[in-house]
Amino acid sequence: MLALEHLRKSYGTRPVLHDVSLPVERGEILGFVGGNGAGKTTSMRIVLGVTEADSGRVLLDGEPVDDGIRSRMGYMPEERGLYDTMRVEHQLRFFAELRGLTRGDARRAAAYWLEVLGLSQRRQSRLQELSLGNQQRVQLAAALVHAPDTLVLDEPFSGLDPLAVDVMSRVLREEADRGVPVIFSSHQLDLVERVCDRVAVLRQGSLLAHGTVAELTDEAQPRYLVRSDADSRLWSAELDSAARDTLEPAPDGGVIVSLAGTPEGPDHLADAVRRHGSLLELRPWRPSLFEIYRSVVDPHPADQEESTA
Ligand SMILES: Nc1ncnc2c1ncn2[C@@H]1O[C@H](COP(=O)(O)OP(=O)(O)OP(=O)(O)O)[C@@H](O)[C@H]1O
Repeated sequence: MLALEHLRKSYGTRPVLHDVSLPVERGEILGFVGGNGAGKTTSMRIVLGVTEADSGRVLLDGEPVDDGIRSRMGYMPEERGLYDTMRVEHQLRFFAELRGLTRGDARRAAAYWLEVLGLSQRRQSRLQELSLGNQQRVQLAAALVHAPDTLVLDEPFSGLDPLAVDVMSRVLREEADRGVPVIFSSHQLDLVERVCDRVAVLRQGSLLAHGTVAELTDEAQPRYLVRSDADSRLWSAELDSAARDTLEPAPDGGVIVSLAGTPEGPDHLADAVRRHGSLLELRPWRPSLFEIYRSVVDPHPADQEESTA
């Protein structure tokens, strides 16, 4: 397990991480989300030893992460870090040998990842001749070429076309399946929801939430989707006022209503709707990761200095 424990960091007098603790199990993909400036890159840089924490520590399987452990990590830094004029295959072989592979193993590993990531045709191109998305694929190949035992990826999906996203997602899952803890940051919440086992939400340097999407859904607040040809103002007037105040339109039509804090259950809701028209659909409403994110991060939007997400 990769464990970030009580990380604190300030730049000058400005605190940017407040006691961030986060476990990433082996075999798990963790999505790291948060608005611009929330502290995702800083946290990952601390894991990689590029930035030093003021306090706290990072452990892999209980061992403090040192240069030896870091040399077995695969990473994709925000500022990337490949050589623009070096040919793609040469670049991958270079990184593999740097990480301790023999010349033959490095050649085989480079060829393998070029094939998996759809770059075989471009292996003799210089990096700068590739599109940004293909450069991104080379970045991922460079992170993977030495069979790392941990993956730390800063926005690996940004700028990728849909097929590359698919390939990247599959590769991350395969890496997790061989026991690698995978942590990546992203602003693409639909993708995070699809790819990740767990999600961590950071806001202004504090961890606000961590868990599976199902765990982050507030189970104590049962919400229901109602589709009906009846006017929602009529049937909602028959509900407890606490429920009436929660009515909101569902993204694909219908109305979402919460019965939390009311003595009413779904049967009462169904009866109220039917008294005014046909009930077409009534089912528990599971929010998307975006909605969960918004409800976690948005309560104090005015406080967010840099967030745009
Ligand atoms: N080298 C630095 N010197 C001073 N402040 C910094 C430095 N690096 C980061 N910061 C500040 O630390 C805070 C966290 O930045 P960080 O890059 O970790 O956020 P992030 O969550 O990765 O954001 P984004 O989604 O925009 O990439 C920001 O307020 C940023 O301005």
